[in-house]
This record gives sequence, structure tokens and C-alpha cells, in this order.
Amino acid sequence: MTTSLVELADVHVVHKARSDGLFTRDHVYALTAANLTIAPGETVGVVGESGCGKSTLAKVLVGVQRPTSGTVTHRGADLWTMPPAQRRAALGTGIGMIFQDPSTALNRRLTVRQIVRDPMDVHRRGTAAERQARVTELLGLVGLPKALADVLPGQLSGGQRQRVAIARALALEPDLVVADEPTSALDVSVRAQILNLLLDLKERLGLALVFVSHDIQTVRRMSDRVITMYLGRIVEETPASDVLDRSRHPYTRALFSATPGLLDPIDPIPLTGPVPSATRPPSGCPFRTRCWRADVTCAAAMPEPRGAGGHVYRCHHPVDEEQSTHDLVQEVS
Ligand SMILES: Nc1ncnc2c1ncn2[C@@H]1O[C@H](COP(=O)(O)OP(=O)(O)OP(=O)(O)O)[C@@H](O)[C@H]1O
Repeated sequence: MTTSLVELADVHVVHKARSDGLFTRDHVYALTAANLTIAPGETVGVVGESGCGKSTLAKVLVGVQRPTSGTVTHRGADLWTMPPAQRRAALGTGIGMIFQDPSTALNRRLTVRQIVRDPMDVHRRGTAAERQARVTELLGLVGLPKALADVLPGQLSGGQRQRVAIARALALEPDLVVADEPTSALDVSVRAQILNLLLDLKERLGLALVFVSHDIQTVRRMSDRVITMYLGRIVEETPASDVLDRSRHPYTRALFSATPGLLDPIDPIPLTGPVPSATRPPSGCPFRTRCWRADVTCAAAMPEPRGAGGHVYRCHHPVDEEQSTHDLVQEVS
């Protein structure tokens, strides 16, 4: 019996690089050797700088991005070796996806009712009357008045559009929802409402939630577990309660030290130099070119995963668990 909803094993995604709209001979290493398990009911936050592969990871989890190599297992079945019809059924019903910008993710010519009903139509779920009843139920679940069922997305506010997208993602009762930057296109004033809605739905429906965001304080508050990515690699998985002051990867510490809103503000750990290109990642540990602890070992090989109990990190010179981030700021300067 399997206990995971989705499992990635040694997943790589390599794209052909583009330059001025043309493909070049270079390759972009968008995701490298990713191993990840999503369990029922948990909330997993994914953090990292722009271009580190967060969206690629989200797309692999929901099956819209086929890995270049490695396996993606959904409830114990290998997604990319199953027949296409079975894969479509597995993906369509088991996982809901919420995208960054609801104004582009929703078909402008369909009414709210048609948008929310669409997954049920595609997967032939229930009778016409049952689908109508489910649309009404879903609108209620996401806090939209029934009166909005027959309007077009263009007549809604950004927050209302994202509620429609959430209703659609829930239409087939998935047990996992993947939300890629679900609030970054919204006004600051409605972001908290949408986040609270997601948390509330997760509790009420017992969903697992994978939440990708630049806003790492929100990720920390919402998640059970935080995944840190750097240049296509998962470099650490930390219980969210430990991520600020007990994470072991220098990059996770640096990332979280730089965010405003901490109760006890600290000077951020300074990171120098640019993020290397994903077409030419450094040998060994990808973070070594910006890491104050790096030495020749780090250039020689990517560290093997270490740790246990839901806290796994890949670093040759991990931060001591007891070492405070304040201490690290001193260590760097
Ligand atoms: N279809 C594609 N073709 C070529 N390169 C791509 C493609 N999709 C993504 N990439 C590249 O892969 C890398 C990872 O991209 P991805 O969108 O997953 O990062 P991200 O962390 O989600 O970034 P952001 O936070 O800016 O959305 C980047 O270097 C990106 O430019």
C-alpha cells in the first residue's frame, strides 16, 4: 500500500535554451535530480530565487511537464509509463492546479458557471443536474455569491477570479492542490483573504497543498514543510517550524535572514555575486560560488542528502543546528 500522493525519484528537466526567440545549442537545467514525496494532508512550501526551478517542480508534480528523466509516481503508479487515457484520468481527478494569474488562466469567453463545470464535463462526472448542483456548492465553498455564476471573468475583481480558479481546481475533489504563486498577481489587500481561503479549504477538505511563492514568510506560516531550491536543485527540506533558526543549508539561512517581518529582525546574511546561469551550473554544489563556507570539496561533488526525520539537506559544510542566524551574520562578515 502506498502512503504518498505523488513521489518524484531522480527527476531531471532539461530544456533547449532560447536566445532572442531562437533556440540555441545550450541546455537549461531547470530541475536536477529531484527527489520529493508529498503525503496526504500536508502543506509543502517551495522557496528559492527567481529561475531556480520552482514552477518546473510544480508542473512536474501536476503532470503538465514531462521529465527528461526520472520517475513521477502518482498513488504508486508510474505516471509516464501508464497509457495516456489513464494518465489524463489520474491527473484530471487527483490533482488541482492554481496558477499565478487568474486573468490569463481563465477562459474570458466562458461564464463562471461554465469554467467551474468544465472539469466535470471533460471527465463526464455526474449528470447535468449533479454538475449544476456541484457548481453551486463549489461557489459557496470559495465564498462567491451564486449571483456571479453567469458573469464573465472580465466582470470580476482579481480576488474573485482567483476564487473561481480555486473552485475549478476543486471541482473533481482532488486530494492534492498545487498553487504556483497564487497571490502574486493580486492586490496586497486581497492576498491574505485568498491565502486564508486556501488554508481553510485545506483543513475542511483534508487536502494536501503544494505552495510555491516568492513570499517566503507566507510560505513559512502556511507550510508544514519547506523545500529550498537553488539552481534547479532541492538543497533542503526543513520542517517549517525550524526553517528560520535551525535549517542546516547556508542558502536556506541566507534566504530567510533577508526577509522582513521577523519578530526579532536581524541583519541579512550577505550573499555576493550573481546566481550562475542555469545553462552552465557550477560543478559540485550549485551554491558554492556564492557560499562563504565553500571549499574545494564543494566544487568536486554535489553532497549526498543528509539528515533524518523530515529534515534533509545537501551540504558539505552544514550550519550547526544550534548556531543562530545572528552568529552566521558575524561568520560571514
Ligand atoms: N520552456 C522552457 N524553455 C527554456 N527554458 C525554460 C523553459 N521553462 C523554464 N525554463 C528555464 O528553466 C529555469 C527554471 O524556470 P522556472 O520557471 O521553473 O523557475 P522559477 O523558480 O519558477 O522562476 P520564477 O520564480 O521567476 O517564476 C529558468 O532558467 C527558466 O528560464
